[in-house]
Amino acid sequence: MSTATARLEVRQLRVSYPAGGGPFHRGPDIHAVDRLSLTVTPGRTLGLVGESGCGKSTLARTIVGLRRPAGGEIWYDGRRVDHADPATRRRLTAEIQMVYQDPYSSLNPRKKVSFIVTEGWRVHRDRVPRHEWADRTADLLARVGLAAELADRYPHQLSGGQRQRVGIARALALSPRIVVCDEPVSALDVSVQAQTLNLLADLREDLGLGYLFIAHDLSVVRHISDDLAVMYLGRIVETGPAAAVYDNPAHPYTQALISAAPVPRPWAVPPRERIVLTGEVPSPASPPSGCRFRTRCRLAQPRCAEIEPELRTVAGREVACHYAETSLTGGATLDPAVR
Ligand SMILES: Nc1ncnc2c1ncn2[C@@H]1O[C@H](COP(=O)(O)OP(=O)(O)OP(=O)(O)O)[C@@H](O)[C@H]1O
Repeated sequence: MSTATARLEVRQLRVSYPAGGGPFHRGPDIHAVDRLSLTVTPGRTLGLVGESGCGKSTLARTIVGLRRPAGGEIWYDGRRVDHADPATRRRLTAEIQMVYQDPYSSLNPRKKVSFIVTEGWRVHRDRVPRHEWADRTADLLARVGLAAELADRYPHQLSGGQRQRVGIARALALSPRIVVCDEPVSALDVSVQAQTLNLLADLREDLGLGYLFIAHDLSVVRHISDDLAVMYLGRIVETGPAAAVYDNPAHPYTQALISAAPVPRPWAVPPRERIVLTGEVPSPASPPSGCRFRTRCRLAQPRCAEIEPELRTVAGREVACHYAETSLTGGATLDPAVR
């Protein structure tokens, strides 16, 4: 398989949950992910950010095959994954692994580390011969910076950082090309977050992995990402090279997220205007008409309620906003009354 083709492509993906409601009334389905497209390439990191509830975890779980999409396509290495027969799907998704947010709940508390790390080999029986498991487990643990003796421990005997390293070792066991990291450091102590991020960055370099790196904290993704995608209510509103999106955001939502992100060395950068987002994130069961962000947008115009903006190229990135050019200049060309 060539690195050039072993990429993950998500096209117009839609993932729904059945609506709530009473016995006589069923509401509309919740489209937690709605017509979303992205590409993850081996050796590169795509950072995905958005507020809680925007559909990040739903997207992650669908990509690794834990949920079935309601629409759209998932391709890996030039093969359609979501419509493949079960055996092919299993083989393809073995190369797309996930590191979970919570290293406490994602590891089976009743199993030793040696069992957890070898889970994938039990499912994909042809991958690693049984007599190699002990040595290969020690290799995997060494790769993530853990001593071989930890193979005999249970998760509760490990620190949070060690548990997340076990989760990473488990994800690496099947030699994936793509790893979906769903908020991999947000449940860890601040003191071990940087070590875990450095480990993930080293593994990407050494193994040529492609990451979809999900986080709500922009300052975390900025430094690990080559490209950034910003998600709002199930859709991507801005995506492009990390430097362009982070240093000069074009979508009013990206601007608000970045203005609210903590700055590691505030004295070293020019102060940014803080944009306070007002109002709640609308429910994906009944998203606003037109632009989904318009109910919280400082630049919203009547047109925004009528026509949903599609992603289009503006200043070297893709942005879904009718007024992206205006937004890039700080909104200075709009009537202040509507800002
Ligand atoms: N099992 C479910 N049944 C119904 N609705 C769900 C279910 N899981 C998630 N949702 C809804 O789908 C939307 C997206 O949820 P999701 O957990 O994917 O978002 P998220 O961005 O990962 O949030 P967080 O960062 O809090 O995990 C939310 O509106 C959520 O309420």
